[in-house]
Amino acid sequence: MSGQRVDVKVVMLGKEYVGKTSLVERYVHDRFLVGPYQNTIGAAFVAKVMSVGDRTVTLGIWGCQIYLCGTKSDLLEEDRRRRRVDFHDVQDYADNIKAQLFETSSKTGQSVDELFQKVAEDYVSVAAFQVMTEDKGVDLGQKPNPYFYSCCHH
Ligand SMILES: Nc1nc2c(ncn2[C@@H]2O[C@H](COP(=O)(O)OP(=O)(O)OP(=O)(O)O)[C@@H](O)[C@H]2O)c(=O)[nH]1
Repeated sequence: MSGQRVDVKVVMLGKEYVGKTSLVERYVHDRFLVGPYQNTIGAAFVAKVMSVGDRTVTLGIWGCQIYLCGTKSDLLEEDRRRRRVDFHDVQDYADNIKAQLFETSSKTGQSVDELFQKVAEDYVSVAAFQVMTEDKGVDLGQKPNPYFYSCCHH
């Protein structure tokens, strides 16, 4: 694989306002945008049209490593009671779905590099990225994919 150009698609999934855009901004531009919150319209992922029985299904496609990411961890430094999701519950859930768990702050940069570094490392360590093909078919019973939650109350 060395020397070969590699393209990886990462899909940011999560409820609105949890901080997906900010996480990308922090990682890509090393900045935290202040100002009024603006909802991101649309999503970036690849869609595939396939057949299930006599139905045509359009399926969003992403690689299937799961990274569970709690956001806004800086708010916990101010007040531990702002934690909305119990860490042990999240850890159990992560273990259950075989996801890797990170708690990040786009404000301070905490664990942001580590998250994306791990994504890249995992990719490199896997011989071939799992890409769905028509030949292979798709397991529609698969677990959900990369997931973001906000660990804090506002
Ligand atoms: N304190 C704190 N606030 C954050 C952090 N990350 C994001 N925010 C704030 O949370 C709000 C939502 O952040 P966005 O990054 O726009 O959230 P999003 O998940 O992309 O939202 P949608 O576009 O609706 O999907 C903004 O007001 C951010 O300033 C963080 O790490 N710490």
